[in-house]
Amino acid sequence: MHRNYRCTISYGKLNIPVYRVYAQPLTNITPIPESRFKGRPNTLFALLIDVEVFGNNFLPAYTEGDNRNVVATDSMKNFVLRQALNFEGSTIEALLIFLGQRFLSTYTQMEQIRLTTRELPFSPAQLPEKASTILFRREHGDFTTATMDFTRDTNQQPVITAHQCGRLQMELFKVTGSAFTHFVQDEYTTLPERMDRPLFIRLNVYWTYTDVTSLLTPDHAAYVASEQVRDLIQFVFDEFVSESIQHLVYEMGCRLLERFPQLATVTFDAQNHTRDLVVAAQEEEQIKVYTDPFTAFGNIHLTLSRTSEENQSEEPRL
Ligand SMILES: O=c1[nH]c(=O)c2[nH]c(=O)[nH]c2[nH]1
Repeated sequence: MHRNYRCTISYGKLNIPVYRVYAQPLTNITPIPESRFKGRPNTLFALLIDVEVFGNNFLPAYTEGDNRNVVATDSMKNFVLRQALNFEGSTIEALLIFLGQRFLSTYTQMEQIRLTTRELPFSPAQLPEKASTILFRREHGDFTTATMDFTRDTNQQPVITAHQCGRLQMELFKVTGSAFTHFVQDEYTTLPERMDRPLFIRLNVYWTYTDVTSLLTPDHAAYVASEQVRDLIQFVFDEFVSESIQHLVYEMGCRLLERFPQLATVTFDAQNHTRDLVVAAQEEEQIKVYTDPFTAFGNIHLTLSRTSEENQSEEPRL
């Protein structure tokens, strides 16, 4: 039987847990007024890594059951874990660049590789007199992420072809100072107009750099720490009285691009988790009780990109 289908393939390993201790501290970042963040010691550098490889060298494994070119995903996992010992950088993006480069120079079978990482956040345990330098508490709040794509240039050198950094799963509840009014009213409208609502959002924010070499240099002056992005977003949410989530994320996006000229784009995915009002105290109006809303969430998406013709960097050599 002649099977004439087009195949698009990739394979890899998901969620490789890496707990590297005593990585290089993150220092020398440029402080911003909206954040106290100045760096982190990286004593416990914990993350999950996804590896996805692309290339037609792996096609015979699918079409003919021929595994001669297949790098076992188990070996990929071992590669990541062993190489993590040799990592000398201090950011998750630097770790991806280090691993991407090593994967492509080790395995000629791999034409392209995509690496994604999600931080497993830990914070120093607070002791009465100081923060511990050896004991860390697992946190389950928002965290840093990054994705990078690598291929080889015509000289067979690894290059970055795409990147995206981010802060995921921020959950922010503002008790006053958010409105949603003057929306379309028709026979389907049951939502009351609210001049002041308790706005609870779940927010993922992503960004890209105009010149990805900002992520390659050991000097972190142009590096945007995800903690700074988180703090700037919180700063804007705290002070800005929004007319909607659309209005809010646009303001956040503009402030991020203004604060960080090295960024090319910022993208938001914001879910609306505003609670429903049950009862308000009669004597003191600001005292209220809310409960969970109907279990379907509004989703607001925004990507802001610079419009000026700034040089978009071409695939930099590693
Ligand atoms: O900020 C909001 N934007 C909307 O588009 C919307 N729709 C809705 O029901 N509530 C809200 N809130």
